[in-house]
Amino acid sequence: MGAEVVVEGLTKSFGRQAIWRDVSLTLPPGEVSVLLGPSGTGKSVFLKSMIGLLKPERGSCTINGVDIVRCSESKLYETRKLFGVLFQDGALFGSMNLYDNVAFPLREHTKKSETEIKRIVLEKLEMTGLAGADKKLPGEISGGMRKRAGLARALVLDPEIILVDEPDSGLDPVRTTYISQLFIDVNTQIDATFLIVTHNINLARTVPDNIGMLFRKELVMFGPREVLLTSEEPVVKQFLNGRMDGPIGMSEEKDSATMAAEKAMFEAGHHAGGVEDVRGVPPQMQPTPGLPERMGARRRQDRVMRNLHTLPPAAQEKVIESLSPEEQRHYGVHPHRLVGARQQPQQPPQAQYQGQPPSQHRGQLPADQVASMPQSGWTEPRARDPRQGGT
Ligand SMILES: Nc1ncnc2c1ncn2[C@@H]1O[C@H](COP(=O)(O)OP(=O)(O)OP(=O)(O)O)[C@@H](O)[C@H]1O
Repeated sequence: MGAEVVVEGLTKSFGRQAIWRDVSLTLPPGEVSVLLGPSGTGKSVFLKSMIGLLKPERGSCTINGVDIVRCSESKLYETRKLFGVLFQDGALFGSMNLYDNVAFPLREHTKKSETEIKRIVLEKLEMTGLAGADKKLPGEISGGMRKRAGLARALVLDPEIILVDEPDSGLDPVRTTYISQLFIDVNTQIDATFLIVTHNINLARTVPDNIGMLFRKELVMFGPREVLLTSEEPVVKQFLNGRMDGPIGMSEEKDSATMAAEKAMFEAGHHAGGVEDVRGVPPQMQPTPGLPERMGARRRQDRVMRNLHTLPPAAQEKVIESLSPEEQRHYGVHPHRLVGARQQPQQPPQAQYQGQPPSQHRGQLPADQVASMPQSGWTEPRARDPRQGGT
């Protein structure tokens, strides 16, 4: 199972420019999470901070008991081996064919024989749909293939955590869906923890188990996908719909005068952009038929059901609707049986979501259903030692 990543109170600035402050979230082991946010909100800076390429001033990022913000260089070196990173363009060496590109980390960081390297490289090329393309140069293949080759290379050291920066950049919508399917399939096969930074709304709505969003130099939300996808927060709704109408402006947050002037313009009939009303929680993408069950999804289901009472009611409803009748019986819940807002939902000790005003809650689970949530299916993630070797 992939490693858990616990980020607490992380704050980063460059000189006097604050990027984000007090970011706290937990990437659950083996689950797929997406980080959204308008351009320039520091998503790439967040990824770089997670692998210790940038040093936040405050806070911690703990992986297998090692805080990579404060640890020694040698610990950082060891902990970095847990990561596989897929950069926007695949970051391939243009003069090397795909085989040598994918073999590169093995030759650099391990003492494996060429026979063993060949076995691993061909396995990862096959896993990413690139069997037979090993002799091609990066310049001879499509952008989608380059990204898949970048993923193959990120997989050769058996990472526990995979960071992906804007996998859709430069790809058409169909190829973006194919690479999304690949992420789900790879997650199924190796059970690594994924964090994907993207602006692609289709991907964000259908791929991850959890979604977070950076805005106004803060993490405005992080939690199960149903929380953000049912959120009434103006910034979330505007982002999902890609409209000009809302708090996100041309470069960052709009000031109140701009907001008021634009509001008048839109009320007078000016097109705010966006062609459809994106709302709701579509079904999540599943592993390609023939692959085994995705264990991250199984663990997430138990985790979310254990904490269901801490979620906003609209999110609770969508979680319950996503369960099969057997699963609803197993967890002792029923769709469409949320009661009115007579009781306030219990607040989690450390809320992993924010921003749902109580007035927008449509109801909550009856107390008897909350009480029947099983605790037994949940396994607390166990810390494990960083690996000593390079494999
Ligand atoms: N090494 C650096 N030194 C100084 N400023 C930096 C550095 N790296 C990033 N920044 C600044 O941090 C801010 C956030 O950049 P970042 O690339 O993380 O945003 P992003 O959310 O990933 O944007 P996009 O969605 O456009 O890729 C930007 O203003 C950028 O100029």
